[in-house]
Amino acid sequence: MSGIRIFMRLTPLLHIRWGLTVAAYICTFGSLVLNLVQPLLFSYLIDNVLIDKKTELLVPTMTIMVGCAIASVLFTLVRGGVFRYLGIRHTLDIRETMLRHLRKIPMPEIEKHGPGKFTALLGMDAAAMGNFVNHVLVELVSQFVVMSVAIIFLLYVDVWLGLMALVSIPLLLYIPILFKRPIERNVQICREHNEEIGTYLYEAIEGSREIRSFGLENWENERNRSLYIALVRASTRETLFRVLSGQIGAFVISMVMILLYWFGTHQVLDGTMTIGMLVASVTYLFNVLNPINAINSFYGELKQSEVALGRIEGFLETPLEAAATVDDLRRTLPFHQQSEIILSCKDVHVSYEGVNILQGLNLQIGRGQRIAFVGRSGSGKSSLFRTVMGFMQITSGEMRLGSKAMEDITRQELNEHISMVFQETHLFRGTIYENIIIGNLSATADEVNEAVRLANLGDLIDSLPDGIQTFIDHKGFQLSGGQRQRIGIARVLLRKPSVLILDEPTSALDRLSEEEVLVALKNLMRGKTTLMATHRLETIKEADLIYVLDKGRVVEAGNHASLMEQSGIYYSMIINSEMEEKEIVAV
Ligand SMILES: Nc1ncnc2c1ncn2[C@@H]1O[C@H](COP(=O)(O)OP(=O)(O)OP(=O)(O)O)[C@@H](O)[C@H]1O
Repeated sequence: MSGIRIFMRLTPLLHIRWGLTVAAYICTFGSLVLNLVQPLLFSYLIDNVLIDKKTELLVPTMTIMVGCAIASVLFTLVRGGVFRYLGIRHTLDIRETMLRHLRKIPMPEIEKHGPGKFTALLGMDAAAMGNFVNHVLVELVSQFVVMSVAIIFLLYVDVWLGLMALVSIPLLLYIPILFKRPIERNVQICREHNEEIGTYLYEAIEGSREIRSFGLENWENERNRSLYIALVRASTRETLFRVLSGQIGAFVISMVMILLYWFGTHQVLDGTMTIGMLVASVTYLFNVLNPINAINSFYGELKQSEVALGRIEGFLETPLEAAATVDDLRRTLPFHQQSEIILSCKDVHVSYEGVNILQGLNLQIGRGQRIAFVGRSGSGKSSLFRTVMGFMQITSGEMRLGSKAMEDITRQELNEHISMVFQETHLFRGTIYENIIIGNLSATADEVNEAVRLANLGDLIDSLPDGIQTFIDHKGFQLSGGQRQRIGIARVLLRKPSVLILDEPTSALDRLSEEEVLVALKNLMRGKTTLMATHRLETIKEADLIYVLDKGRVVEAGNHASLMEQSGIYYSMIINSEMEEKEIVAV
C-alpha cells in the first residue's frame, strides 16, 4: 500500500512513458508465469513419466520446459533493459524539475546549505526515485503477482494446503510493521548524515590547498571519523532491524513448510496425493510465502524511497525568489528603458533569518552615471548589489528599477537589463568559446571575437594551441585569476546590459593582472550605467557619485571633492588608503 502511495505522490514529478512501461510489465508477468508453470510440468514428469513409465511423454514435456525457460530468459532480458532505461529517464525527470526549482529559490537558501544538501538531493534522492519506480515497485508488484498466481495453483492442487498458505500471509505481512518505526527513524538519520558528509567531502576537496599547506591531514581524519560514527551507528541499526524482520519471516516460512511436509507425507502415504503433486505443492507454497518475505525485505528500500521523496517534496516547497513569482498582471507592465532614474531606493530594509543587512537605504542613480559604493568590510555593498540582482528579498521599503517597482520585475527582465561581474568568475567545464558565449547564446562568431578583443583576451587566446577552442578543466584551474576575470567580462560584453554591477572585480588580483582586467572593464563600462564597489582609488575618484555605506545605510554621498571636504568616513578611508599605497611603493 505504501508503495502505491509513494507512486501517487511521485506521478506529478514524472513523465510516465506508458508504452514502454506497459511493455516492460508484460515481459515481467510473462516471465513470472512461465516460471510458475515449471512446477506443474515437473509434477507431470514425475507422475506420468517416472511413476507411470509413459516414456513417450518425456521428449514433449522436456521440450515445453526448455521452451518456457528460453522464453523466460528473453522476457527477463527485455524487461531488464527497458526498466534500466526508464530508471535513468525518470531520475533525469526529477533532477530537471529540481534544477528548475533551484534556479528560482532565493540565493541565500542555496548559499546557506552549501553543495552537500543539493548534491544529495539532485544525486542520491533523485536516483532513489528512478530506482523506486523501476525496481522497488516492479519487484513489489511482481512478488504480489507470483504470490497470487501461486495461491491459485496451490488451491487447484490441494484446497487445504492453499488455505494453510492463506492463513499464514497476514502473519508474515505483520512482521515488518513491528519494525516500521525504528527502520524509518534510522533511514532518516542516515540521509541527514549523508547530506552532511556530502558537504564535508566537497569542502575537503575544495580546501585541498589549505589542508596540505597547513599539514591538516590528522585534523581532517578526526573530522572525517567523527562524522561517520553517527552514520555507522544509524546504518548498522537500520540493517539489523531489517535483517531481524527478514529472519523472523524466514523462520515462520520454515515452520509452515515443515507443516506442509508433515501433512503432505501423510496424504501421499494415504494415497490421497501423488508424489508429483507433493513436489508441486511444496514449490507453490514456497512461491506463496517467499514473495511475502521478499516484499518484507523491500521494506527498507521502500522507507528509503519515502524519505527521499519527502526531502524532494520539502525542497520543492521552498518559497521562490520575488522575481520568479511576479504575477501575469504585473509582468505585462512596461519597463521604460528611457527612464532617467535607473535605480532608486527609499528606506530599503533587507534582513535574512533575523539579521538586519540593509537598514533604511536611500539612493538615486541616473542613466549613464558611474556610481562607486565604498564602505568598510561588512557595510552592505555586496548585499545591495545582490538585492538589485533580485538574489535577496526586500523586507520593507521601495526599490525601483527604471519605472518599475522591484516586486513587478521578472527574472527575465532583470537578466535583460542588468549584468554583474563578480569578485571571481566561475568557469564551467568546456571550451573558452563555450564559457564566453553563455553570456548570449544567440551571439554570432563575429560578436564573440569582438568580445574577446574588448575583454583584452586576444593575446591569451593566440598563445594557446587550440585558441578559443581550448578546453578548460574544473573551474579553469589552468588559467590565472586575471584571465578568468577577463573571460567573465567577455561574457557580459556579449550580453550588452544597460546596467552594470561590478563587485570588486579586481580585488583578488595582483597589480599586473589588475591593469589587464581594467582595460577590459573600461571597454565594458562604455555607455552603461555602472554601480561598482572597488578598492581602486583612481576609479573611485573618477566616479560621478560616491555613496559611503555603513551598517547597511548611506552615511555620506557626493563626488570625491565634496566628500573630501566633509572630512567624514570617506575622508579617513581615502587618507588611510593613500598612506597604505605609499608604504607599498616604499617597500
Ligand atoms: N545571507 C546572509 N545572512 C546573514 N547575514 C548576511 C548575509 N549576507 C550578508 N550578511 C551580513 O550582512 C553584512 C553586509 O555584508 P556584505 O557582504 O554586503 O558587506 P560588504 O560591504 O560587501 O563587505 P566586503 O567589502 O567585505 O565584501 C555583513 O555583516 C554580513 O555578515
